[in-house]
Amino acid sequence: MPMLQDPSVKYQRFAPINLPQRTWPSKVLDKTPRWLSTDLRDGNQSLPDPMSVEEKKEYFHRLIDIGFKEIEVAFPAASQPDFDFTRYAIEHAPADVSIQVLSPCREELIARTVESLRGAKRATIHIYLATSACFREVVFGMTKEEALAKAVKCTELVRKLTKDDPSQQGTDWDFEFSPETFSDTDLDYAIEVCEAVTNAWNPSVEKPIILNLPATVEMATPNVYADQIEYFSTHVANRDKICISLHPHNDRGCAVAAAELGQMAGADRIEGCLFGNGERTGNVDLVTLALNLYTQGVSPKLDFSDINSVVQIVEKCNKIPVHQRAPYGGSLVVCAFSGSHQDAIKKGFNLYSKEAAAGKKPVWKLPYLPLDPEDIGRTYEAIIRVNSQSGKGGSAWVILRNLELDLPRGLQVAFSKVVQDKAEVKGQELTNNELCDLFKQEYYIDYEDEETNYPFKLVDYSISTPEKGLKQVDAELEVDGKVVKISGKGNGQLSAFNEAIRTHLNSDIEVKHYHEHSLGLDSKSRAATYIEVTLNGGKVSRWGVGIHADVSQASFLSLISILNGLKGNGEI
Ligand SMILES: CC(=O)SCCNC(=O)CCNC(=O)[C@H](O)C(C)(C)COP(=O)(O)OP(=O)(O)OC[C@H]1O[C@@H](n2cnc3c(N)ncnc32)[C@H](O)[C@@H]1OP(=O)(O)O
Ligand SMILES: CC(C)C(=O)C(=O)O
Repeated sequence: MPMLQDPSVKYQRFAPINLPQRTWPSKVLDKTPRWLSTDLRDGNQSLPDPMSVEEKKEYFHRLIDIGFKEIEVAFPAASQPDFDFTRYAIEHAPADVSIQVLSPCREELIARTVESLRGAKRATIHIYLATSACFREVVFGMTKEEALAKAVKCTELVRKLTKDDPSQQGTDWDFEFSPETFSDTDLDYAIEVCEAVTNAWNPSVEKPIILNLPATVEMATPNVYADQIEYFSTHVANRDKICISLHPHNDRGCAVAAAELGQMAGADRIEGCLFGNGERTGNVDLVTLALNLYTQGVSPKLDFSDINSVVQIVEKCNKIPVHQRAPYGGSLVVCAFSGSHQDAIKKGFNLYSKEAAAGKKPVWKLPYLPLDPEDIGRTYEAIIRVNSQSGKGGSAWVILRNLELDLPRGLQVAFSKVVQDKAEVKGQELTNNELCDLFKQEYYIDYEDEETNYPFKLVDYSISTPEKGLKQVDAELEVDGKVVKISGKGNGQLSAFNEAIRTHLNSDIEVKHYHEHSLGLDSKSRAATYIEVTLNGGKVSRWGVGIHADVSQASFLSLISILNGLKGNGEI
């Protein structure tokens, strides 16, 4: 069947909310909401292969380590393993963590659900009942009045079995009610049901009822959800005795936006899952919400400082990979392959590190990186990766991070051509090791003083001063296995050595640029030198690199590096 030419014959636009005095658009997110993780309930119920008890335990402890204080652990009436896991959770939860469980509005299931929590220090019973016309009519065949009466009856039952039961006084009880598919429910009716449920529970300012307003199915743009939340929050009675919770699903891909705008519209609490697992397109992603807050300077009070290990546990237990582009946690989200991005990031890092080294506390303002990857335990090494879309800055970054060589701009340009050719031939990303090996090969570097078979080798040399202002270098080179003696004079050591080579090769080789810096800070530090020469009447230009504990020797080695390159290309 083709898609419809006119989809309006089948699909209706969601009716907007009439809220001309809305205030949420001018609010900002400046406080941390109460978080509820429903990974082990809504997340788990949506998995093709639900978590084993062992996996649930591992996940549960990780949620506690991250800092969740409210965790929905199961639907205990659904199965014996869910019941048993609830028992495990209440036995192992720290005193400040509330264990939440879910039950439908069915009396026999509520009784079993309450039973699963017996002896808990802190517990939240969560019941739900569909209030939207579609669900009431299609799923339950209930009128508005019948649904309201059922919600009240079940709330009264929960109350009788929990906070009103003398044998249950050892538990600090909370109660949550969800008018299911709130996002598609007539707002005044949702308020009517929630007010009746609130009266049945009888909350206080100190111990508010949790009214959860789920976008069970995301029906419209996030501003519409925000209007619904503001309308509810400003029209419901006893607002000070109510904690408004949001439970956004991601059917239209806007759950994060809906949760954020919903908080601006008055919500106090957010329910969701790590990396957005959950029914269909998932629940709202709590990692994104938390780190979005963090990058606005507000502590989320959830700790993702080792995000890679969180990804690992989520992937292992859900048996679903976290997408490579998932905000914050995806393996590619702090990587740049393209040249202009790499260049900007490299410049940003340089400036940031300079300011930090100068003792300033710089504000994080890096091109393309909204969050310092180090804050979530991601290494800088992974940020810049090189393929055929990359430019000089990317390769230079990799060489700097891995070999500590801070290449001068001209050498960056020269090496990036070599990298480009290699990347095009490979047709894939070059790994850091491949890139470093390519650099060492291209510039014939004895990086670790390894035994090498390069055609030119510096065997020995001596430097003398035959007269004031003049240097003489006498050197022994090994050229294709044979030792040759060369000698030259100049106004410096490098020009003397260059003169010796010019004479030996009968070449017009001329040093154009020279750069040096030290490698390492301790007594074993070495010098890195970079030389650009021209030859053949200035028509050919080449870069060479030399590394040695002695800076003069390092500079001679950069010339030797150039000779090896010329020889390798058959140019001498
Ligand atoms: C939006 C959400 O995520 S809600 C949570 C959903 N999670 C789950 O369903 C996971 C656990 N569920 C289960 O194990 C089972 O569905 C059980 C134990 C709850 C019920 O199983 P069964 O009795 O076999 O019912 P079944 O699953 O086929 O159908 C659901 C029944 O509950 C009713 N129901 C659905 N939601 C609710 C509710 N909130 N309150 C009361 N009854 C409800 C349906 O109308 C249907 O009733 P019917 O059989 O009279 O038509
Ligand atoms: C039980 C409720 C909160 C739910 O999971 C939903 O509406 O999606």
